[in-house]
Order: sequence, then structure tokens, then C-alpha cells
Amino acid sequence: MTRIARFKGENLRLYSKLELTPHERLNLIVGSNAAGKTTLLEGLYILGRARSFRATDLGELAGDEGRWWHLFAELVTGDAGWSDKLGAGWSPEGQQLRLNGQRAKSSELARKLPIQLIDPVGHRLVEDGPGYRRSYLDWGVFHVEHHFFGAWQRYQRALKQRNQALRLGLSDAGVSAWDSELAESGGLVTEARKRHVQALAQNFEPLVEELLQLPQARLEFQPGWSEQRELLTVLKEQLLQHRRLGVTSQGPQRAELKLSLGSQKLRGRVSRGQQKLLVAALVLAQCQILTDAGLPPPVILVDDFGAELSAEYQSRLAAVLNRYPGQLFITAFERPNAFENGSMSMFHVEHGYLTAVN
Ligand SMILES: Nc1ncnc2c1ncn2[C@@H]1O[C@H](COP(=O)(O)OP(=O)(O)OP(=O)(O)O)[C@@H](O)[C@H]1O
Repeated sequence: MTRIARFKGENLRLYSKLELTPHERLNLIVGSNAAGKTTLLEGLYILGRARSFRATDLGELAGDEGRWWHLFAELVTGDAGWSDKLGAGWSPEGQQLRLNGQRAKSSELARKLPIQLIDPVGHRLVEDGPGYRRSYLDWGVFHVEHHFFGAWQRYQRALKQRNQALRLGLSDAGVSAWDSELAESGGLVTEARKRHVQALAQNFEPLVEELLQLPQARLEFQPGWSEQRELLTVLKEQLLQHRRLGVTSQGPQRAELKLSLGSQKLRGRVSRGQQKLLVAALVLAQCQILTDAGLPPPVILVDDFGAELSAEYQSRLAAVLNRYPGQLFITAFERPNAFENGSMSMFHVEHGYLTAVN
């Protein structure tokens, strides 16, 4: 298990200082509106994802003390208690990430701290365009399939070059020079995604049955081009169309993960509360894949636990979270009844001040 043993933040939005020694399993963070609950989760998330789940500009997180902020976490992994120190900071010069005192890339921090979020705006995963579902999917593939990241980077580089060649109106040979690299790296990306969706679908269906009491939840993967054809052939055949559009319009960058119930699409047919539970099912199904692959269970953040959920839905979600083997950080206005039992730590936050509640 990987757990956050210590967490600190400085000048993070409304917190001038934030210090937390979390429980290894369940952490409840309670407080009223605008107290700073989501900000705490945001800080934890940034350490594992190198981005915020609500701000596109990381400078927005700087508090009243100046145009900077810092985050630090100590992670403990496994029974032997291997420890890693993760740092993230922002100033107008840019973002800096650190791992055990050295400058680090976002992918290095991501490997150390797999972290997932269930939040009230998570419904985008169900309702919005394919981009959200692709990045959800790729987060899991990144953690489980170790060659995926390299293949995805190769694909992105070749795609950028091919698109530039299209925009510049280069000759057919100049554009097609990138096709075999795209087909090869795109093939690796797609095979890894397919394996992941197969495992996801198996975990997702029983979770939807338990959380929503709806049978036959399905996940279907579409690779981003007609499945019956080789990507290399499609690129050659569609060259004229790509020239017209000025962009490569087929390939893994257009992949889609379709959610359905039996033969019916989910989109537009489920309530907000159901959407939230579907997001929880997607997140938990994916975390289970990492655990089944022998990786530590990801840290799960749940923002505004009770939002959109009736008492019945809350107790179903709590039952699933209570048996989750990893560390949880859950925010709520008040301690949810569904978490009455078991060992946990509770923290109260008020206007950027955090205190442990005994
Ligand atoms: N850069 C910043 N500097 C100072 N304060 C900020 C900054 N960004 C946001 N805040 C303040 O932080 C508060 C919001 O904090 P946060 O979203 O963490 O609250 P919350 O407890 O999750 O609230 P809610 O339950 O209403 O969602 C607001 O009062 C906002 O004005």
C-alpha cells in the first residue's frame, strides 16, 4: 500500500500553512462552505497529477502571501516502509516538481503517487465529450502498461509532425513519411487501451449493479478509426481528406470509451446522483485493475461526499469505499452517518485552518 504519511502546503489559496498527518485508511475532512476542503484535496491531487482538477492556471492557487505556493508530501510504500518525498511548487517562473530532493518530471511523481478523484463535477466523465474519458482511460493504462507512456509520446511527436506537414502543404511523401511511425506507435497505444478496457468492463459491471442496482453496464472501446482497417491503410486512404481538413482526423487521438446499459446509451438518461455513482464505479473499477496488477491501491479523493446523493445512495457508496484497500480522503459538510464505524481520522477545517478532531 502507498499512503500519504505527511502532507504540507504553504500559501495555497486560503491556507497560509496547511499541515496534515493523515490516517492510513480513512480521512474525513469536514467544514462549512468555502472553508478550504476542496483546496486540501486539490493540493494532494497536484502532487500525483502535476495539475489541478479545477484550475487551468496553477498561478490561481497562490494565496495572499505572494505569487507562489509550495506543496510537500511524504509517501510510505509497502510493509518495509519505503519512503519518498514529493514536492511541487509554482512561481511566475513556472512549475517545479521534486522527488527526493531532485527535480523530477510529472510522470515520475505520477508513478509514485497514483491518485484518483470522485467529485461533484465528475459527471463530465459521463456527460461530456470523449476527451475526459480518454484521459481517464489513459491514466489507468499509464500505470498498468509500462510501455504505454513511451508509445504515446512517440505517437504524439509523429502526429504533431504530420499535422504540421499538412498545414504547410508539403508533398504527399512529406506527409506520409510519418505514417509508419504513427501506425506502429498508435498500434501499441491502442492494444494497451483495449486490454485495459476489457479489464475495466469486468470490474465496472458488478460495481454499477451494487451502486446503482442497474444491470448490464457496458464499456465499449472505439480506437479512433474504423476497426476493420489497419491504421496505416486508413492514413494512406484518407490523405486527401486530411489535406482538406489540415489535420489527421483518424487515429488514437480520436479514441472513445462508450458507456451503456444493455443496448441503451447512458448519456442523457441518468440523474445527477446516478452520474456521481457511475463516476465512482469507473474510478473504483480502474483502481482495482492497478491493485490486481500488484501495484499499490491508488489514493482516492472524494469531494463533497453527500452532494447529489440520497441517504440510500450515500450508504451504498460508503459500503464500497469502506472496503477499499487504499487510503481515502473524503470531504463533507458534516460527518456522514455512513462512516460512523471503523478506524479513521477526522479533521475540521475553517477559513483555511485545519484541526484534527478526536
Ligand atoms: N488564491 C486564493 N487566495 C486566497 N483565497 C482563495 C484563493 N482561491 C480561493 N480562495 C478562497 O478559498 C475558498 C474556497 O475554498 P474551497 O473551494 O477549498 O472551499 P470548500 O470548503 O471546498 O467549499 P465548498 O464546500 O463551498 O465547496 C473561497 O473562500 C475562496 O475565496
